[in-house]
Amino acid sequence: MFVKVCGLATTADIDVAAEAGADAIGLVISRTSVRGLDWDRAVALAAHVPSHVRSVLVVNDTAAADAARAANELGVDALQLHGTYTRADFDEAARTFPRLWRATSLNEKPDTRVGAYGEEVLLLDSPRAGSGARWDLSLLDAARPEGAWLLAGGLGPDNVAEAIRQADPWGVDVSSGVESAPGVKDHARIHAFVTAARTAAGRDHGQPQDRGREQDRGR
Ligand SMILES: O=C(O)c1ccccc1NCC(=O)[C@H](O)[C@H](O)COP(=O)(O)O
Repeated sequence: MFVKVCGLATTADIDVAAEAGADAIGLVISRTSVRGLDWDRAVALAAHVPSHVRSVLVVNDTAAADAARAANELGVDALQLHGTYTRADFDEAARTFPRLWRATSLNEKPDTRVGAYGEEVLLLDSPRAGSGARWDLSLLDAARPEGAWLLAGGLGPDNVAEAIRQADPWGVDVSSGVESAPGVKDHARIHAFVTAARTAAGRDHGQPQDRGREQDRGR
């Protein structure tokens, strides 16, 4: 079970996520998010992420080409284009930075094939990213992706196990559910979330490039 903790704001948040065993952390650059980092802080935080943890730049209101340049400059491992980016946006970003993650909501009736836009990971979220809102997981019954897809939206230490049982994702992603206040990460909750996700999954995780092999193994 791949675990990403998103919206980190301090080096201590990164240290705790890494110590807890998170596979990836998200750094948000957004004018509309309480978790939006200014450039200098994003540079400092990206440089602080240990090499065994994937760093993901998350954007929702930056032009794809600009976001790709920013991902290169930050030296992150992946760029999560979150929301209304088109296939053309992905193609444009990929020319500069190919390691793309696509985040969308089933409400948008997206293409749920992992890789449909050239992405290595697909993230299915609530329609309001980073809001802590849950969504109807039964929608997955008609549109469950295969491969490297992350479940997000209103997850937390207390509900992630049940969500994993219902959705059977390749990984999970959390932000609000491990906070004590909007934008303020709660370190004990980060530990509790990673532990709960791993315990529920009862198996080790893969990496995005392993997704074919994961499927071969029947996960
Ligand atoms: O977290 C944000 O504030 C955010 C803002 C704009 C675009 C994306 C954002 N977050 C992306 C994530 O991957 C979140 O972890 C995901 O939306 C789940 O959030 P939550 O429901 O708060 O756990």
